[in-house]
Amino acid sequence: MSPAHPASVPQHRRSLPLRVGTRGSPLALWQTRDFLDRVTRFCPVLRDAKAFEEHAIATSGDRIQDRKLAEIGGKGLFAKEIHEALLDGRVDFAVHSLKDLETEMPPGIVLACTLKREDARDCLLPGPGLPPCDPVEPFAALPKGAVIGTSSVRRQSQLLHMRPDLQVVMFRGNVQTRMRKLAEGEAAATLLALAGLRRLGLEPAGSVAIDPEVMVPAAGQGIVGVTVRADDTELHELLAAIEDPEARAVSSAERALLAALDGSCRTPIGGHARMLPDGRLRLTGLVARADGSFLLRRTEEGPAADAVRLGAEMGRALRRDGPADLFA
Ligand SMILES: NCc1[nH]cc(CCC(=O)O)c1CC(=O)O
Repeated sequence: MSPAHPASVPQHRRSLPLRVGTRGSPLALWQTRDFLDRVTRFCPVLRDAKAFEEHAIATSGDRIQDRKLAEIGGKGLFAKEIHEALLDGRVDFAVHSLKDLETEMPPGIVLACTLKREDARDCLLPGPGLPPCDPVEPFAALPKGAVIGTSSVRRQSQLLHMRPDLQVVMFRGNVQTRMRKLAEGEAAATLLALAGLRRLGLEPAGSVAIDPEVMVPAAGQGIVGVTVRADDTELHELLAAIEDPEARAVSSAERALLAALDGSCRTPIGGHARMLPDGRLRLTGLVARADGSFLLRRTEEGPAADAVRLGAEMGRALRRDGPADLFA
């Protein structure tokens, strides 16, 4: 695609470097560099090594390691301090894993751009004591009663629904920390987003991607989103130009679903959309009880232009058909 209006990003209109906010984890830094690569490919005037400055920002989600995210307030925790830096003018834009970004941006901040999706699937990683996973029956190799490490209520509920005999223990920390815990035998296996593993070059032998119909991924999983101040039209335009329209469409449906359901951040919620060859969207939504005793899944199709309506309607339908206490 040729640049829409490369002339709209002149170096002389604002002072360089542009400061980009990010979490400090290896995955967040990888995603930030990948994003900056895309920007400079689009806008060669920014190819100068000093055009950008990375600001790694520690978030509450990074600091609090001993409790489930759902208990300490959920999503916004990985973004709060980064939003503050953006609003204070300490950074000019910020790079997020979309699945960690709340569905409603704080006043003054907009999600200006969604980048091409990496694989959205969850991945099952067997620990050193287990044989490689079977791609067709990924969970078959887990012995009865095996301990699985995850802190995601979404992964936990779907796993326990299929295999009520399994036990779940909390696994938090960044991708490397969780893989170390697995190597040290804290659990027989763990579940991680394939996108993070791929980006870090850590896809281990014996691990297997799980079909999104078997384990519905989180809304936005595998997509990177970039935020800017709402009044920064110059950066807003630059970022709109490198947006991936398919990532925008699928994530709009998934995030509208999540927004319509977000009664409690402790509720396990899955949302996954894909673009069909005819350009329509196919959206799967899921709500469940954390212990796996209840699980409700729906799939609908609709025009990509109606992504938000498709997601919002499915969210309302899941809320209507699920037990009332799930959304209390
Ligand atoms: N909540 C942590 C988090 N946020 C984004 C990713 C992976 C990358 C992505 O989904 O885009 C991960 C790790 C994981 O869930 O395994």
